[in-house]
Amino acid sequence: MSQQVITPELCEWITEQSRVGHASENILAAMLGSGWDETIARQALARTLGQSATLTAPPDATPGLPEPDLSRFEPVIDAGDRQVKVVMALRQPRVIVFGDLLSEEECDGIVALAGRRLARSETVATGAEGSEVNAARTSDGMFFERGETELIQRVEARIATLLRWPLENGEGLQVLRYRPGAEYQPHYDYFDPGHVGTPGILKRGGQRVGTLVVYLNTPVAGGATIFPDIGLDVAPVKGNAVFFSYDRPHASTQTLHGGSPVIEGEKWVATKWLRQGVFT
Ligand SMILES: O=C(O)CCC(=O)C(=O)O
Ligand SMILES: [Fe+2]
Repeated sequence: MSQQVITPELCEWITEQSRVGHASENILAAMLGSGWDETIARQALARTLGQSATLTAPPDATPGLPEPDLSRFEPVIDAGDRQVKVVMALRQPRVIVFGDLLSEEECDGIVALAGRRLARSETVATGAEGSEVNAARTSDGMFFERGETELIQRVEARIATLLRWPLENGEGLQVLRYRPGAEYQPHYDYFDPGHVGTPGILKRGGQRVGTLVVYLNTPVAGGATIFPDIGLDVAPVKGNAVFFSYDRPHASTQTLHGGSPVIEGEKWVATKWLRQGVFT
């Protein structure tokens, strides 16, 4: 059999499939279906979409992506123990703003629990395994264990029902507090396939595929969650949340986002990151 060649035309076709929203696994399946050798197909995907596209999902990966049921686009979604409002939904990239996901009391309860445990936020270090203080992120933060208290359990179960994604695939809730001037510069939430620490991180449930940022208070001014690639600013409003998903750890997902500087007052958020498989 003659050696298959990765032509510029093939790369263009892959780019186009990705641009119109096909997940890399589906593009791979189409290539295999039309006779491409799997190794060559994966190489072509990696070359075109980045290393990321070739990372294999963990064996326990949940198929698809977290996604609420918007099939009838009802103004409220039944999230088990609470009716959650749908404020707006963008299809590409997938970004949904929810209203009233948490009650005022639930927000205050999480802030009170977290406030005691705040330490300067750490983010994934660049170039080495472990964490380090990151200058791009001037907030303070802490992580809850999954199911740590009755309140945390209730909120996690609600999120799992709303986004139709297993509770076990969620990381522990992270709480951030931003004071005036604090921000979280634009970043992606998936783990960069190029970092040396990433393979180790991926052992605990695979890649992140979705993010839900819940606003625990309403800052006086500033602090919007921004999506620079698509020009979207989401107002932080107590009890509301912004959700976005990404099917591959690549910039083509257009999920670049950040927390713009708080101008007045404080901003508190709780972030739930969703993994492909069970987060251990
Ligand atoms: O504070 C925000 O609005 C964004 C938070 C965020 O990007 C994150 O927690 O990953
Ligand atoms: Fe983020």
